[in-house]
Amino acid sequence: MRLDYLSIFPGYFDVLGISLLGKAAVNGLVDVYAHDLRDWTHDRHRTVDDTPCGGGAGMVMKPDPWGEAFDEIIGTEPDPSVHVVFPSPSGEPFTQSVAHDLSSVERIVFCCGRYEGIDHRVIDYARSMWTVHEVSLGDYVLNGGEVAALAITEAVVRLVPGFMGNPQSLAEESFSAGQDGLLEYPLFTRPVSWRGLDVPEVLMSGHHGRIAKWRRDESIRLTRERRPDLTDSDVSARH
Ligand SMILES: Oc1ccccc1-c1ccno1
Repeated sequence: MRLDYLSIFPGYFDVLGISLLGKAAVNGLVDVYAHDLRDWTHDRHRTVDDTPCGGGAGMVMKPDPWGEAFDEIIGTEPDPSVHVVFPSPSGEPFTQSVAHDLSSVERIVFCCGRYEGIDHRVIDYARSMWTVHEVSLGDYVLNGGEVAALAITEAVVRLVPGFMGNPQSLAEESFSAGQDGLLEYPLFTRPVSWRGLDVPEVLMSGHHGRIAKWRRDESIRLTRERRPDLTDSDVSARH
């Protein structure tokens, strides 16, 4: 998997050389390339923004640098196998399902907007050429797309076959198919008693059936309490 990042702050992506993502890069599972959008400007100030047409506060990212960067980094021919991700507060929700879908693609290009956003024609052009995902991490506002791109990267790359040492652990995580899309149950380890707080007895019983039922019940309880939006009527009935 090749990952490209287009940003006016490419240094954000230096962190991808650390920990598990660094290991994936070393193992050849992912190749990471960060690009400075200003490298595709031609004026002395390396300008990437301008005032919004129609008025309004702030500045908008000009289309020209993006187009020239696309030409050089991706190419000038349409290729639906290239996935271009625009993190955006107005995007569709980024979910574990979207992460799973992206984990099987060969190439992802992250376009990190700043200021008030990117000229919409950049997104429209990208849609005419590649497979585009405008995605939001949640209902809040960041200063730019870089942090969102890092979060999406981690969610996607950890699902790439061969990345996680123990793929079984993926099956038991929140939102995973193995969990029926429910939240993960509470986790415990030794010591059995800690500051007057004990591990639930059932987890020390060695009775696998009871342990499995306790974990399922806890997942259902937590999901109903914290994320009723994840428990549709069918899921509730099944639970
Ligand atoms: O708030 C943003 C600004 C730029 C790019 C992305 C975001 C965002 C907010 C939530 N998810 O993505």
